[in-house]
Amino acid sequence: MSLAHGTPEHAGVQISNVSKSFGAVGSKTLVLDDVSITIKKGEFVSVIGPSGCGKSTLLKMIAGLGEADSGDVLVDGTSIKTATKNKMIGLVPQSPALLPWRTVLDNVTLPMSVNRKANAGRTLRDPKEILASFGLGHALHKYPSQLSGGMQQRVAIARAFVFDPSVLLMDEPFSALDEMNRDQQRLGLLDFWQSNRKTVLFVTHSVPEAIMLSDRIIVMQAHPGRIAEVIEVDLPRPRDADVYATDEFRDLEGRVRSTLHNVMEVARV
Ligand SMILES: Nc1ncnc2c1ncn2[C@@H]1O[C@H](COP(=O)(O)OP(=O)(O)OP(=O)(O)O)[C@@H](O)[C@H]1O
Repeated sequence: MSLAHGTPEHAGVQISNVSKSFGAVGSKTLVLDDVSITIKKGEFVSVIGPSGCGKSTLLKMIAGLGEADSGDVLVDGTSIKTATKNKMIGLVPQSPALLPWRTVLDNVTLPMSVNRKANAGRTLRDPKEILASFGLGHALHKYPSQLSGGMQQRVAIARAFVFDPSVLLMDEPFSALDEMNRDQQRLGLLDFWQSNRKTVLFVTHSVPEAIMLSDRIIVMQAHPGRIAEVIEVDLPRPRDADVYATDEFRDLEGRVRSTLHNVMEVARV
């Protein structure tokens, strides 16, 4: 029996045969070539691949910030247009983009107050509660300049959660942080995600980060951007820092790195 869109059967993100080119007619560059992937509801999927393989382009398309030339993207069975209108998609960019003259709490409540009419009747999360679960309960009335880079990025993640989106898109949210801080932030995100199982698509350049966080890792290749391999991360959950030292983690790391190596080799030929 075929079920209508919007049923649990279609929950998550469905990317079907998406292609995208940039450039003027006659000198177009194919950036995404027939990309298809389904991310199940509550699944954490990372995308990794060489620079320019189209990771951000794919993410932006799901966020409604760019249109595919062909193919379909659906969120919980609805079009991206409807999904963005209904705030079903949360986006965490590379830089936190906080307003410096607003406190932490005001930065997080801003999206709720900007369009009260459109938000009427929508389930919103308690910003103070979310900030507290990201370890920022003591910083509600501080200004962004009084916070470390890692704390600022946590505010940006908390902000994405206030609308309780069904899908969270993260574009290298920890890339500007040093490795120790980065690890701390990723473990914090993992903790939060483990008790709030959202559908997540997470772009990263870090192999350990992708393994630690994900249920599956999509390895992409460039020119044009395609899915080279999808690697299942069958490490048990909940996960913590001890996972890094396990043989299973190291085996997966070897597998992802060798796939990336092959992808780079193909690009050089
Ligand atoms: N708006 C645009 N106009 C023209 N070309 C674009 C545009 N956006 C992206 N591109 C090109 O598309 C290709 C893929 O870019 P994209 O940012 O998606 O790659 P990426 O995999 O996220 O790269 P990185 O890892 O370096 O962030 C690149 O060659 C880029 O120059």
